[in-house]
Amino acid sequence: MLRWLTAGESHGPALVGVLEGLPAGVEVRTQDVQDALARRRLGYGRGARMKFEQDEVRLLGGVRHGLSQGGPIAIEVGNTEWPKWDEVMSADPVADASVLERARNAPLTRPRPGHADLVGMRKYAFDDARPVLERASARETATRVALGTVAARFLAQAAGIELVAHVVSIGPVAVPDDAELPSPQDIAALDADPVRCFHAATSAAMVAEIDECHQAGDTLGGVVEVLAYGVPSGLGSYVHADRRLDARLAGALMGIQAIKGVEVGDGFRTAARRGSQAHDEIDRVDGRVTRRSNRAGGLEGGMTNGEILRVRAAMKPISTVPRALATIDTRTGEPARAQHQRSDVCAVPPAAVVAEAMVALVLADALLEKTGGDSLSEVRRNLAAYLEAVPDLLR
Ligand SMILES: Cc1cc2nc3c(=O)[nH]c(=O)nc-3n(C[C@H](O)[C@H](O)[C@H](O)COP(=O)(O)O)c2cc1C
Ligand SMILES: C=C(O[C@@H]1CC(C(=O)O)=C[C@@H](OP(=O)(O)O)[C@H]1O)C(=O)O
Repeated sequence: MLRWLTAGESHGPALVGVLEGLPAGVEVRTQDVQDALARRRLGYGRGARMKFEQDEVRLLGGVRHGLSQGGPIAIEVGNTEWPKWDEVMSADPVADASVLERARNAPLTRPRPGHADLVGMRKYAFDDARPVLERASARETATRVALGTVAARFLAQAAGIELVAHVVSIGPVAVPDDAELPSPQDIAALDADPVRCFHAATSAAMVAEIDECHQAGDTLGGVVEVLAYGVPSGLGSYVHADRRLDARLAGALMGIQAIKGVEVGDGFRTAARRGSQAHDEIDRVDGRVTRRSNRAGGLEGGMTNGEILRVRAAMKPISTVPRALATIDTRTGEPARAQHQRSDVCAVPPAAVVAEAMVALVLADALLEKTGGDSLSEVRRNLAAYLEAVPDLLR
């Protein structure tokens, strides 16, 4: 079983992630994590913070000389913004109480509709939204991407599984349904695209939409898609609800800040079709079982079926709207405009990178569940033995 946890606040000194259950012998380098975090920082429409903050990565435990050791892997992602926030976010009480009078420390009492502020204050008994937004913030997804990178390294080395994440819509601008899917060879092109979109004309229209929205003082959401190539058939199970891989992927994707919908394969579009147009007919070509389409997105009965795994996640527009929305001031109960200092206009491209990390973590867990194994070589042996035992007529 693969387990993970993250800790840390958006403006604290660092975020920390721990991944437990990874076999020994997986090649992982600090640079792998650094590269993945650099990809998470890309994306047209992000706010000022992404321009000046660096992600400082340290592998604190579980990796020696570039190889996982079988123990928990701990990764620190330092917030380089921290020096500006050391008083506001000090773990210990600040000696000089007058610093709390300064502007940056002022209590946040105008909760943003759509963010966690109001309910978080109510639930945790705060009279200031600061502690709520510090932990609710998607800054935390930097640690998920760090842990997901390790999971992805494992998937590639154990089973040759490769993941690709791209943006399929921003606001009303969407990639055509019949557009070509990006493959692992296209990752550099996706990284180079301002909105991580594989369809050039749509990408340009997305950038224009972000510009227009920015000028209007507004924000945007969109839809991302994660593809997994080379996934062996038989991960997950139909035997119980919580073992269904589609349910586990949906839960993991919904756990990302601002994700409000998940689609497996053609998902909601399938609901509008007749059965004859909704499923993937089975054939036998050159002695191998094949499919005539992949509408199911590589998942049937809660299990991978050997086709490309394809899942989508819908992100709502950023809730810190520059043309601030109506709220109340929680000190007085009087009408007010929601707090706004700075924010992303659109964070759909980084959300794709985060979604990829979440899929990597779920798939790594499912692969280990199928194969067991304490070392990479044992996982490979067990996987090969399972695949070898599949009868010829089912292959
Ligand atoms: C990569 C990423 C960046 C985000 N950036 C912002 C932001 O700059 N401002 C903001 O208000 N929300 C941002 N969000 C969304 C909030 O974190 C999220 O809406 C909030 O935590 C409330 O959770 P909910 O939307 O899931 O209900 C971002 C989300 C992601 C995934
Ligand atoms: C810092 C990141 O995203 C942040 C996510 C976020 C939110 O409310 O979720 C709000 C913004 O934070 P700030 O108000 O400090 O600028 C984003 O910049 C990041 O992704 O690394």
